[in-house]
Amino acid sequence: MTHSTSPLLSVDRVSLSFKGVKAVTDISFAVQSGEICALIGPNGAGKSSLLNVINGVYLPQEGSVAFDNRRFERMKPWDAAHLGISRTFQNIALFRRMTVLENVLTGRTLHRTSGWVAQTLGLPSARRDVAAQRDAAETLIEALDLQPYRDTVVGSLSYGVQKRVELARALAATPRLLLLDEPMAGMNPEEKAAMVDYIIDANTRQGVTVLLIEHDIGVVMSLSDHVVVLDYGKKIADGAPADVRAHPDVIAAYLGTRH
Ligand SMILES: Nc1ncnc2c1ncn2[C@@H]1O[C@H](COP(=O)(O)OP(=O)(O)OP(=O)(O)O)[C@@H](O)[C@H]1O
Repeated sequence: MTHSTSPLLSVDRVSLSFKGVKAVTDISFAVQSGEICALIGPNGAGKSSLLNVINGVYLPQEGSVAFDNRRFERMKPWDAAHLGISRTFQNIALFRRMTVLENVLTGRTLHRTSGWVAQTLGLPSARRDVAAQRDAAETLIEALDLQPYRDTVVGSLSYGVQKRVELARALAATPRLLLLDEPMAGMNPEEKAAMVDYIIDANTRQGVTVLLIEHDIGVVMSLSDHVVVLDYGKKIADGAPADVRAHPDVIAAYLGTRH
């Protein structure tokens, strides 16, 4: 894909610790607009912590995050959502008692143009708004092959389908940057292959820039334009997938021991 000259996301010298335990130390990297970037590393390397810094859940003790040329020393989740940063979670965070359609509709919250009073009164503008949000949700349900489960309560669905619903909800926000925390975890090979296709489709057709955490190196190599490797909270490699895979520190720290 074509890249603009300045990165969409820039993480600059970020350090985060929890009561003296260093989760990430002096991490810098950039994600270009339009790319799929993978963040990899052994368990406890600091990957999820870094995603939580990027979307404002954790405030780093040092460093900053810049998004679309705006620098944030104190990014808040609200800022991140309004800037167009959307995410999924390692442990699925859906409304288990709501249907697939209802869950995907929650991703449209920031796009609603009418309040509950207008909707309760059934004003024409509110009816148009509700119809527009529903159309957007239905389009995603179709794109992610979720029609068979549209009216099914999420808690009764298989793990793999729930992961897909979570992706649909994140995409419903029409993000510019999508943060995916282990989107393929716990999936069988067919489900993984389908998820890879859905992510590529979101990237190429919707133009969504993707930063994902993934442990399956085969998936990382086939999906990513760019790979950043963490180990014990430090960055040990950053570059094209083939270069990173051949890096001796990466082989020693991660690939060599786990795959
Ligand atoms: N909320 C927290 N409170 C205390 N320590 C934490 C917290 N979150 C993460 N840590 C610690 O920070 C370090 C990095 O954890 P993190 O979950 O970011 O790693 P990870 O690379 O995402 O691991 P995994 O692949 O197992 O999910 C670990 O030592 C972890 O125990």
